[in-house]
Amino acid sequence: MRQERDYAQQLQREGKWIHLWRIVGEYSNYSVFDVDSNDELHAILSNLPLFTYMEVHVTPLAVHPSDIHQSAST
Ligand SMILES: O=C(O)CC1=CCC(=O)O1
Repeated sequence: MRQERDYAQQLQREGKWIHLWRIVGEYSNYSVFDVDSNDELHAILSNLPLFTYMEVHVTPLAVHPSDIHQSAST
């Protein structure tokens, strides 16, 4: 658990793991990663100490053109 936390917090400091939320009433989380590729995300996830025991669902996200916080919008 300590290794999991240290690894997660290091990735947050690096700007790769940009959101980490607890799902209320569950030992689960919703996380948002900012990565350059599927391969990078897989490397991050598979290096989690608890990866072998996790059920992971990945939903790729793109910038929404109406999001006022994103400068990439057109
Ligand atoms: O508590 C969890 O949901 C699992 C976890 C991910 C990063 C961390 O520190 O714990």
